[in-house]
Amino acid sequence: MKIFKFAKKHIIKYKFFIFLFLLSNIVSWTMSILLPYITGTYIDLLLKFNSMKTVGIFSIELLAIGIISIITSILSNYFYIKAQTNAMFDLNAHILDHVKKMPILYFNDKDSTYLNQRINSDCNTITSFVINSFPNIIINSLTLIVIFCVFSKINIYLTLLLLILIPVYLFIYKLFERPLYDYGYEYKESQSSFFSQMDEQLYNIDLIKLNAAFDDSSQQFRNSFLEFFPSVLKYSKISYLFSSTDSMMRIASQVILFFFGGTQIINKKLSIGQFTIMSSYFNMIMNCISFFLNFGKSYQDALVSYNRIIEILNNPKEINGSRKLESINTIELYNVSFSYNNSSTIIENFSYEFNKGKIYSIIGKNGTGKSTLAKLILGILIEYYKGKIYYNDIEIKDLDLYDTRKKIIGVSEQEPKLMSDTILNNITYGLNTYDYRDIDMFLNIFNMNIDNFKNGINTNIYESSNNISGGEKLKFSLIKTFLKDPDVIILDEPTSALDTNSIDNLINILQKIKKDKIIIIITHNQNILNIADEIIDTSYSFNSNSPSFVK
Ligand SMILES: Nc1ncnc2c1ncn2[C@@H]1O[C@H](COP(=O)(O)OP(=O)(O)OP(=O)(O)O)[C@@H](O)[C@H]1O
Repeated sequence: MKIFKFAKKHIIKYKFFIFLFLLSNIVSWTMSILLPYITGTYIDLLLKFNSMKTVGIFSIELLAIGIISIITSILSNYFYIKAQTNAMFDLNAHILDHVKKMPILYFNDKDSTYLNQRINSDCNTITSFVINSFPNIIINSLTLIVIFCVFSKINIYLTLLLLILIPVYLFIYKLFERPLYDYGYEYKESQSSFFSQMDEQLYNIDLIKLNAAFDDSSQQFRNSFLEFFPSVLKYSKISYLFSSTDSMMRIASQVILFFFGGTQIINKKLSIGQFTIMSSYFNMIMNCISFFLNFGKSYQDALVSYNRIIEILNNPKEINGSRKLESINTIELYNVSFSYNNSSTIIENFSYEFNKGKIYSIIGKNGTGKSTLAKLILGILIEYYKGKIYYNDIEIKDLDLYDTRKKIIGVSEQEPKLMSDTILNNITYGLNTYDYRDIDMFLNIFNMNIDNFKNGINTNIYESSNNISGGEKLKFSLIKTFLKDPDVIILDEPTSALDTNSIDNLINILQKIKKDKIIIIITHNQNILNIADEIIDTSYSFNSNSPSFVK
């Protein structure tokens, strides 16, 4: 089965806990299978001998069975949680590792909450299905075999009657198989979208408050619920119909058992004790058959999740070569053309060379491709451009760009993002080593009094938090870039939220370090433009054959 094969790698690591889970289930199962037999025998012996000794022995047996059952079910639960939670995390991490390396434009029309919810819920369904299936199939099959053996010893006609139920149940399952899958898929998809809408309600709290858009936001939430609700109804209806059919089958079978069983007792072919044993075992058999029927439903559920995961994993990872670089002296773009998703061309036949020791400024009207140029240089859009991009005469498609970006390129984005972590961990994010003295130095250079934060540098901050200003966010991003001390520095609008004194300090740093670096700055700030060695104007350079630099 493909689901088992797929999940095996992540689940097998926890085989010890799965084995203990199975073992405790088998012990608990043995107790439950013994109980009806002991009860039936007790009734017959009591009717026959009427002795207190029998009462004492059976009471002790019952107590022992009860205690063992409770202990094993606690243990079974504990081992299950250990195995399932770990396996689920493992699978989740594996999928996320893949997703993080998929080409950037995949995320254009994907909402991160939707994706996360989808991956998380599918990993949960798959791992619990696989881990539960294994012991459950064993135990329910054993139950069927053991009980059929006991039944055939007691009364062969009732046994045959029960055997007829199996094909009837199979027929019912076949009838529901397709709708369960289809409605299950639809339900999971709309659930993921609904949660993404729900997340937006508080994620954009600033936007809602500033525009007093409470009604609009509530209406949006209501609309998304109205889209989600029909799929909940459809899926619940089919699930309910499925389980109702199961209940009807149970009642019909019970009536048959009572009718024939009663007749057999009247005809003295069955004792009351034997009938009690058969009746309890009969319930267990119905539970088993119902398990196999529901196993079909769980399988369809797991299949939906499996297919949704495979759909994600079928997206190939982005290109990342193997050659490693120790330093970057030149970056060359040769005849580079680029457009987003085949829409209008943003960059056409653009050639340019960036050299160590110089500061380059990129200017141009909004939307003319300044940030896009930076992303092309960084290799973020590696799948999509035409032409060639070289670092030190090596085409970037041959380079291990993850390694290169990690070690020798530093970027400060136009709208820097924060990790939900401390200030310290945010400004050292992705760095292998750093010196506390450098952190202090840069905090001073950018006039940041870290003591203003509740817990200083260990204060927790996060993307939507209100305890940090736009300028502070930008400064953390700049400090992170300078701490790395990379060969290539790319700053996208670094002055947009900085005070004049901080801009002057930034200019001083840039001039001080430029000798050993390629510095590319997207900006319209005149003071920065004054220190630039070359200026690229994207309003002219990208869509015509006019000279590509101004200064
Ligand atoms: N991920 C994307 N998918 C599709 N189109 C995009 C994407 N990112 C940017 N664009 C479009 O590409 C064009 C260039 O965008 P880019 O961000 O490079 O411009 P910019 O010059 O940096 O703009 P600004 O001065 O406003 O920051 C814009 O029209 C923008 O809408």
